[in-house]
Amino acid sequence: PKSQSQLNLINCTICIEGNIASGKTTCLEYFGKTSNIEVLTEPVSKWRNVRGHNPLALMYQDPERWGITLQTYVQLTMLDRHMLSSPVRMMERSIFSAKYIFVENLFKSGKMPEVDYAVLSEWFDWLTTNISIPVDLIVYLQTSPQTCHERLKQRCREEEKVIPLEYLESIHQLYEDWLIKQSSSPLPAPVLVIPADYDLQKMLHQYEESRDKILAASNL
Ligand SMILES: Nc1ncnc2c1ncn2[C@@H]1O[C@H](COP(=O)(O)OP(=O)(O)O)[C@@H](O)[C@H]1O
Ligand SMILES: O=c1ccn([C@H]2C[C@H](O)[C@@H](COP(=O)(O)O)O2)c(=O)[nH]1
Repeated sequence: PKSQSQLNLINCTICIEGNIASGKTTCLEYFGKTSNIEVLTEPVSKWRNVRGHNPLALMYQDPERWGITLQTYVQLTMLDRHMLSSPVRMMERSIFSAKYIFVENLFKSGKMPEVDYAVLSEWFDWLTTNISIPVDLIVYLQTSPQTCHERLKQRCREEEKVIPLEYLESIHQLYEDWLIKQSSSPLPAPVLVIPADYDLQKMLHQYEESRDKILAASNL
């Protein structure tokens, strides 16, 4: 027979959100190793290779031209992630942050034509109106843009070498407005904030301390 805590975890989706290189994958790997949760990392490898093309690299090279191409594919692949059926899963980002953070950033910075933004928004509104995409908890790894810049350089993903600190500052501000001020876009779930500027050891300690709150998500 299942224990109460196992019963509580049925059909629960936890999304790990945060700036680029804030430590989301590292957090997911930790919970993947230390619990029975199914972990779904972001489909970045797909964004770097769709039938031999690299829309992530194209977007960083020329956002005005390729932003919509990348974000259309991100939206599809994130929807696919949300549709995978597993009782308890922790996923990296969401279809919501793709729209509320990255599409919004391209548009607000003048790097996405209004017509591209309108088409993406129509797609997003249709999908979220007609398809149930439940999220039970958002875990926000809150970092300073400077920390992410350091970690980004250390990770050294080829496509991301062109990312300046200002880009991370814009993404940071959008995350803060969405998840802390709660003033920009709708929240699909309650938010648990984990300060994430600390070294790896301290972060693992933070994750341990938050484990019960995270795993109780389906009770919220
Ligand atoms: N707490 C930490 N302190 C220092 N470096 C970290 C920490 N967490 C992750 N890193 C490193 O920073 C880089 C980005 O981390 P990652 O987990 O890939 O972030 P994300 O998935 O959010 O982009 C990786 O090289 C990772 O090893
Ligand atoms: O909607 C999105 C989501 C992500 N990206 C970019 C940002 C980064 O370069 C990668 C994802 O990296 P993480 O290290 O997992 O943050 O993809 C985007 O442009 N649009």
